[in-house]
Amino acid sequence: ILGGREARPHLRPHMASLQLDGEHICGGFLIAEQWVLSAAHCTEETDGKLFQVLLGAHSLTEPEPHKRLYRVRAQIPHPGSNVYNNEDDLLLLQLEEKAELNEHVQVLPFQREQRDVAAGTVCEVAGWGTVTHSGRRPDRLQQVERPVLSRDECNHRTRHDHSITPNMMCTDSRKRDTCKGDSGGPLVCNGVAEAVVTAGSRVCGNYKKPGIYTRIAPYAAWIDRVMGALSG
Ligand SMILES: NCc1cccc(NC(=O)c2cccc3[nH]c(C(N)=O)cc23)c1
Repeated sequence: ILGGREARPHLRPHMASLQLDGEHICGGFLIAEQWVLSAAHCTEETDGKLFQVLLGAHSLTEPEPHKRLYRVRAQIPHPGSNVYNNEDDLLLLQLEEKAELNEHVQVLPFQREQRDVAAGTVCEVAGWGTVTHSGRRPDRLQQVERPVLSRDECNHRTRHDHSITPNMMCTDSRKRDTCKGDSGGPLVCNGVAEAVVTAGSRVCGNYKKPGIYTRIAPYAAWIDRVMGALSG
């Protein structure tokens, strides 16, 4: 997160850190006791290895009550996700067991209504992604508020040049923005997860390249189908 600040500890008990060999790779969030939603692009450099999912954390390194690392039973990228664009950039992770819910570990409901978030709505995004252009990684969860940019604005040829589909949405990226390692985290508007951070053009903090997110409502049926098929 560029231009944000340290989050109030444990005010986002849905937040997950997707890790490989103890290293934070991507964000994610708990959508059910045994399921985390993240971004498919997060598996690009994992060489087929399964993530481990850290829940209940504020600091990535300090011991904290209720902080727990879960193994993953299955990782299901959306079938439409690919390495060439940001389409269908969602990843479902089934934990080896149900997460133990408490005041530091909670499920976050996601938007199921198909209506766009109004441009100008101020939403918030949190993550352990880089906090400087030189790539400094924070130990503690960061957050930032960002206004939603209309799809038309975002699709302007000097911005994302008509690559933003109805299944995506954008936020203003002037100075304050998501960055490397924030992918997979939720964009929360009025307490509901509306979308998932995608790396998009991989640029951070440049107002010409607004932050891009995968809207969740268009994928509610896929999410329910996968969770239902692999339950039990
Ligand atoms: N704001 C949009 C946004 C949201 C989430 C992730 C990112 N970016 C990256 O995942 C990324 C990946 C690889 C090299 C990179 N270098 C940089 C950089 N130096 O800015 C970013 C990256 C950008």
